[in-house]
Amino acid sequence: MTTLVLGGAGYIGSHMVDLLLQEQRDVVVVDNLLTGHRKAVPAGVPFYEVDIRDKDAMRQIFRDEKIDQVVHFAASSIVPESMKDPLKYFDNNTAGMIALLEVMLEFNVKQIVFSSTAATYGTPEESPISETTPQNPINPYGESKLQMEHIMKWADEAYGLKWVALRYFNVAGAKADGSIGEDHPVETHLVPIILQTALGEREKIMMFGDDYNTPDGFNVRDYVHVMDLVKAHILALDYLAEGKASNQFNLGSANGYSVKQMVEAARQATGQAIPAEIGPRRAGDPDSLVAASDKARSILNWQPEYESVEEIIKTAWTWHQKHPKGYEDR
Ligand SMILES: NC(=O)c1ccc[n+]([C@@H]2O[C@H](COP(=O)([O-])OP(=O)(O)OC[C@H]3O[C@@H](n4cnc5c(N)ncnc54)[C@H](O)[C@@H]3O)[C@@H](O)[C@H]2O)c1
Ligand SMILES: O=c1ccn([C@@H]2O[C@H](COP(=O)(O)OP(=O)(O)O[C@H]3O[C@H](CO)[C@H](O)[C@H](O)[C@H]3O)[C@@H](O)[C@H]2O)c(=O)[nH]1
Repeated sequence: MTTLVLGGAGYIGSHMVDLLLQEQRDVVVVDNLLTGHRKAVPAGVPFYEVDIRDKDAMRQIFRDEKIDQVVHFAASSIVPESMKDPLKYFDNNTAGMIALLEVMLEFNVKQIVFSSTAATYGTPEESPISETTPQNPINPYGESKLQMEHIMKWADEAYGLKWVALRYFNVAGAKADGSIGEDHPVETHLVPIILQTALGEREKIMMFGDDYNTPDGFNVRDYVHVMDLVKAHILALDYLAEGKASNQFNLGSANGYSVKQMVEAARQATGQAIPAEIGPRRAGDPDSLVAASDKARSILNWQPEYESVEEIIKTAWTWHQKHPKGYEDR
């Protein structure tokens, strides 16, 4: 079985490639390096610097590499950017999915595991959020990911494409040895920003809003370790290989932590002071996003190993200490 990893040079994709290699599976990576890093993919892995919307280049890869299954991480994923430039998101994400499925179907490749997001739920009507909670995105990023889920659904009805959509909550942490980790060219995520502050790369962390409808007034999120997350992708690939029906699963820990609790956890995990200030709310942040992920546990038999945010933060800290300026390729 050969797995094609789209976006394999990115944060989550590079951890997926690492785990596939540990499992001695054949891997091929496509990434246009928009936000990814060539150095995040080991030298021996077939790597194509290609945009997934370039159908001719993608056809050539399917022809040469005999792909069996696809894991699709290649997307734009910055919420505030999507508010300013929605068409970029409908082009890269939604149109990217259409181009990809056209090529996959031409080559009779009919199994795909897809990176969806808690952002498809918008401001959820219930907590914890289950897979049947209504999806009402409140930004173009979440909207594009919901469209991508719908496109796969109709492609299953019409052409028998089998898909698993994994709806991630907040992904954090790094491979335990700190050899790969999170390095987005424009960093917006809480954990790397806190740790860059711990390292002195940033002066302080601004906590966006203390007047939310949560126990301490700060936003609550559900943090999942990147290695646990990619394990669920392996289980989803095997689920599809067994010929099972298309499905969707939330991936989170079922535990919510506020921004303030995360800063405190990082102070414990790093032993650093980490200056923090309270700032205004950031547009588009729901009060609280916490996953019910029992479905992934029962159907995929997913068993996350990292149980506390301190442990998650410690692995990210190892990466940031070893690579204070990330991959240093920009
Ligand atoms: N990080 C999170 O907390 C989180 C949460 C929910 C969902 N996701 C989703 O997971 C996926 C991976 O996220 P990440 O944090 O690793 O992001 P990332 O930006 O590090 O990775 C995305 C990778 O895809 C590549 N890419 C983008 N558009 C492409 C295209 N058209 N053709 C080829 N390559 C392309 C980028 O260069 C990058 O290497 C994304 O689809 C994102 O929407 C992430
Ligand atoms: O400098 C910062 C950065 C973030 N935050 C806060 O920290 C929390 C987490 O913010 P992130 O930007 O790390 O993550 P989001 O919850 O906004 O979004 C992430 O998780 C979502 C699902 O929950 C989507 O999938 C999205 O793609 C992914 O970036 C939010 O309350 C945010 O306001 C701060 O207070 N200060």
